[in-house]
Amino acid sequence: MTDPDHPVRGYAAPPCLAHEIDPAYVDPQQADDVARWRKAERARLLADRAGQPVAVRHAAAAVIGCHLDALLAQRFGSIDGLTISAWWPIKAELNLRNWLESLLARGARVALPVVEERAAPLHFRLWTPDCRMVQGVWKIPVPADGPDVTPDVTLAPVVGWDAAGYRLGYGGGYFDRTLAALAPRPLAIGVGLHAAQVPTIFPQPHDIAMDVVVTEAGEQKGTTP
Ligand SMILES: Nc1nc2c(c(=O)[nH]1)N(C=O)[C@@H](CNc1ccc(C(=O)N[C@@H](CCC(=O)O)C(=O)O)cc1)CN2
Ligand SMILES: Nc1ncnc2c1ncn2[C@@H]1O[C@H](COP(=O)(O)OP(=O)(O)OP(=O)(O)O)[C@@H](O)[C@H]1O
Repeated sequence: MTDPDHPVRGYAAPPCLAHEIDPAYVDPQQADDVARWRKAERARLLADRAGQPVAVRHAAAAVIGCHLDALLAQRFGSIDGLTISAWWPIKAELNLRNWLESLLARGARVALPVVEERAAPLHFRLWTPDCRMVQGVWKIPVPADGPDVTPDVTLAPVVGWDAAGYRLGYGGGYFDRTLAALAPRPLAIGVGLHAAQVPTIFPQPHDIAMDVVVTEAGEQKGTTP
C-alpha cells in the first residue's frame, strides 16, 4: 500500500543485496567497544577475585567439586572411562586439584589444556599427579609429553560469566576456538565464583556459550543435551 503523504522515494540500499551480507558480519565500531568493555571488566573481576580470602576460594573449590560430581552423575551415570579436561590454577583461579585426583581414583582420565600455537585451538594432554610438567604459554604448567586426547567434558575457568552461559576468560579466545573446532563438541562447563556473574558479556559471533556454568551456589545454567 502507498501513502499519498509519504511517497516511496526508493531505498537507501537495494533490498535485494540483503542476502549477500555475511551473517557473521560484525560492526567494527561495536566490536571495538565490546573489546574495550571486556578489558576493563576483566581487570575489575580479576581484582575482585584476587581480593577474596584464600579460605573462601578454597571452600568454593570443595563445594564446586560436589556440584560437578552430581552434574556428571546425572549426565553420564558413571564417570569411569570419561576424559575430563580442567586447568592448572594461576592468578587466584579455583584450585580443583583434590577433586581431579578423586576423578582419577574413580576411573576417569584427566587432561590439561596446552597452547601449542597462539591464536589456535587448544590441545589437551593427559595429567596425573606424578606426570612431568613443563612451563607453557603464560608460564602455565602443562604435562611435558603424552598424546593429544579429546575430552568428553571440558571445564573452563571463568573470569566472568552470564546467565546465558557465556564466559569471559583472559582474552585469548582459546576456549571459543577450541569448541568451534571440536566435533563432537565436549560438554562444556564454565566454572568459577558466583560473584563473577555479570548481567551479560555482550556475546559476539565468535563466543560459544557453555552448556552449564557451575559455581559454589550450584548449577547456574543448564541445557538438556
Ligand atoms: N589456568 C588456566 N589455564 C589455561 C587457560 C585458563 O584460562 N586458565 N586458558 C583459557 O583459555 C588457556 C590459556 N589462555 C590464555 C589466554 C590469554 C593469553 C594471552 O596471551 N593473553 C594476552 C592478551 C590477549 C588479548 O587481549 O588479545 C596477554 O595477556 O598478553 C594466554 C593464554 C589454556 N590454559
Ligand atoms: N573461533 C574463532 N576464530 C577466530 N578468532 C576467534 C575465535 N574465537 C575467538 N576469537 C578471537 O579471540 C579474541 C578474544 O576472544 P574473547 O574476548 O572471547 O576471549 P576469552 O573467551 O575471554 O578468552 P579465553 O577463552 O582464552 O579465556 C577475539 O577478539 C576473537 O576475535
